[in-house]
Amino acid sequence: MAQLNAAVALVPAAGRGERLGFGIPKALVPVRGAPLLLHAVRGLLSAGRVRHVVVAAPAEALEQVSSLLSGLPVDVVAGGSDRTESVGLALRHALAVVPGARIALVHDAARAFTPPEVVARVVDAVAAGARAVVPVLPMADTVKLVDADGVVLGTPDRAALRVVQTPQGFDVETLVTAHRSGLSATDDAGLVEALGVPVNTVDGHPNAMKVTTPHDLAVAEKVLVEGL
Ligand SMILES: Nc1ccn([C@@H]2O[C@H](COP(=O)(O)OP(=O)(O)OP(=O)(O)O)[C@@H](O)[C@H]2O)c(=O)n1
Ligand SMILES: C[C@](O)(CO)[C@H](O)COP(=O)(O)O
Repeated sequence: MAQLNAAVALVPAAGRGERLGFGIPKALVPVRGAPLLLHAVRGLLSAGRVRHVVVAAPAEALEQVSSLLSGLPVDVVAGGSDRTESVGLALRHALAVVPGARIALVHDAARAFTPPEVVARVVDAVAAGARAVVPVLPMADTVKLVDADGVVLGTPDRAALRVVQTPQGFDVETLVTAHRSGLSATDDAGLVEALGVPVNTVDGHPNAMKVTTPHDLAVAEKVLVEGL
């Protein structure tokens, strides 16, 4: 693996999975015999661009997650109260264990079936000089802006909208600065945007969908793991 393109990957996996409703952390929900987190980590490593992974796991499942990932180049730390905090904790650990890393990926455990080519596109774009890169897809639906009562305020131009996926890629300094801001955001690129740093896009993939609801899990069971 070319050192220049070797990234460290941070995997926030400490969410509760309330919307999935399994009663266990979503990262541990099995799809065809393997937990989502294992699918996600295997996918990252199979791209040939990631040298080390740091997983932020639910505090009460640290041992279970460590045992699940044993034998892989993975460290497991306790996650935080929201996604931003979980990524920050994983990032702090990564800086200590992989001090020379130049490229960091942040990848949801819930996007467990992201094709390796998406991982490669993101890492390669950062290696080529971008400070922040997100994989995106065009919007298939018309989107409405609504007020608190659900009344439509407007219709943004769909041509300028994108659905954003993970892994998101950063040069390490940019990600560290973004997380030091103390802000919270639904994705890491949002923190970088707040710094005024440009965020580039590459093509995402439908299989990089986030497993959020029981419907998503059914899609993953039926469609996404075929061929794995
Ligand atoms: N405190 C948190 C919350 C979320 N995540 C992670 O962030 C990713 C995206 O979050 P989401 O898919 O919304 O997961 P949950 O927070 O588990 O979902 P829900 O809101 O349904 O509980 C997931 O991999 C999740 O494990 C995390 O590491 N730490
Ligand atoms: C990071 C993310 O997956 C990009 O689409 C998304 O923002 C996570 O959002 P969530 O509400 O925490 O699932």
